[in-house]
Amino acid sequence: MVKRGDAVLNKDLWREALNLFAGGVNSPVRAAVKPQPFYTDHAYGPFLFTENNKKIVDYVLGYGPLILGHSPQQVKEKVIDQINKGWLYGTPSKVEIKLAEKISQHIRTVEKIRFVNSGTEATMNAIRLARGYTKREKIIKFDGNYHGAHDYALVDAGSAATEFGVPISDGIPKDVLKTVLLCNYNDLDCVENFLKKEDIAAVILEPIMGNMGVIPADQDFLEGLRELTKTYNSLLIFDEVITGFRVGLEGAQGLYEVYPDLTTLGKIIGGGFPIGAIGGKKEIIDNFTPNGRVFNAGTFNANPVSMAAGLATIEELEKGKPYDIANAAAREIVEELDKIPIFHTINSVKSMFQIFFGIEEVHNAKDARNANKEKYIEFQRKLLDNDIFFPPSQYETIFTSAAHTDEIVSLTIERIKKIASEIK
Ligand SMILES: Cc1ncc(COP(=O)(O)O)c(C=O)c1O
Ligand SMILES: N[C@H](C=O)CCC(=O)O
Repeated sequence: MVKRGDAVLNKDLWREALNLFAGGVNSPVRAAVKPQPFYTDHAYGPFLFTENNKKIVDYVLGYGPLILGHSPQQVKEKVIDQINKGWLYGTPSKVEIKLAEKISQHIRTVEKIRFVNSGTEATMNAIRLARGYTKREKIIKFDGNYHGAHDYALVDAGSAATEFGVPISDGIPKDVLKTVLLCNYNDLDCVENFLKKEDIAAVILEPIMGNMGVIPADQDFLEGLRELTKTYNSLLIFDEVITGFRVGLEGAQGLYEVYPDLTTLGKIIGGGFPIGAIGGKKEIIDNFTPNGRVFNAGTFNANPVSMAAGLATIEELEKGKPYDIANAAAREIVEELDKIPIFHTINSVKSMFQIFFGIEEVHNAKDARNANKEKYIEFQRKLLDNDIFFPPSQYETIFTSAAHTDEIVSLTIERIKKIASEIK
């Protein structure tokens, strides 16, 4: 890749950032890039172009939303059209209807929807809605599942919460923690025991974990959860903030053919702009204000720019080709990694994968924590030195996009092979 300019610029920015922001960043995982984060000036297709003039192939993709790659023309045009028409109305707009219709056309469990501004808001409101609807207080979540940065989700959370050693955040009232019960992923017995004993409003999970690396649920596990939650009158919430429109138009629920009561969405449905959504059965979603008594509101809810970008993104995905390219890119890289003995376990689903060193099977968060994360980081840093950006944490997902063409994949594989020979 082209290398120009000097490194001083990044260092200066980082020094200033450390004075301005806790840990120098505004979302912790960004500080996991060592020895310091690089600063992006612009991005296009599969590339990030840094402030000190490096061109880096990006497999982080904004932590998932950018399934079409950076600044795709079709999305850009729709966003510019929308900006020309204004970007915040404080009234409903047609584009929110169109995006809602599009989502519910593909995700059959989404009969009605509420748009919010992040995945965090989506899961926070989904949990509140489940509590309001069932008139119960407790929820079950799974070790290592990440549902964003609110009080009810930061209990043995994955992603940066695990990376930075705060799986349970300080500042959460003890009484809140008591309402969140924890099970291991893929462990149905634990769930049944809690459901039998407690008044559980909902079971919430990532149907494919993407925040401890990639860990797919067992088919039996999801089917069992569906059955058990029905039996005990609890709601089943699939957190598809990552998987929604990434593993296919119908999300993970379409892939497994297991259908939840509520689905949380984010990332891809905003085409790279801030978004979150809670979708589900009419009778449940209708409990949100102003119809019902579960409060949700937001100045920026359903903001027209995110709506337009999300709609344009889904319209592109409907053509099928973007999925073909993104999935083929991941498949080809995984196939090559599989041939190299140092990469012990590679979990993958469609355009998501992660590598685990020193462990033969990764089935839950405990397994992921037992992997040799130092080795992953050594590999990730060497790759970055070679202008390929994989996530800076074992507990994130490597993503591919429709911009990861054969040429980019070949280049990536070539560099991986070179680096693999340097890792003991
Ligand atoms: C599965 C899942 N749920 C929720 C969230 C929270 O989304 P956001 O970062 O948009 O608040 C994330 C990612 O951050 C996620 O991966
Ligand atoms: N794993 C997180 C979401 O998926 C990564 C995004 C972040 O925390 O900044």
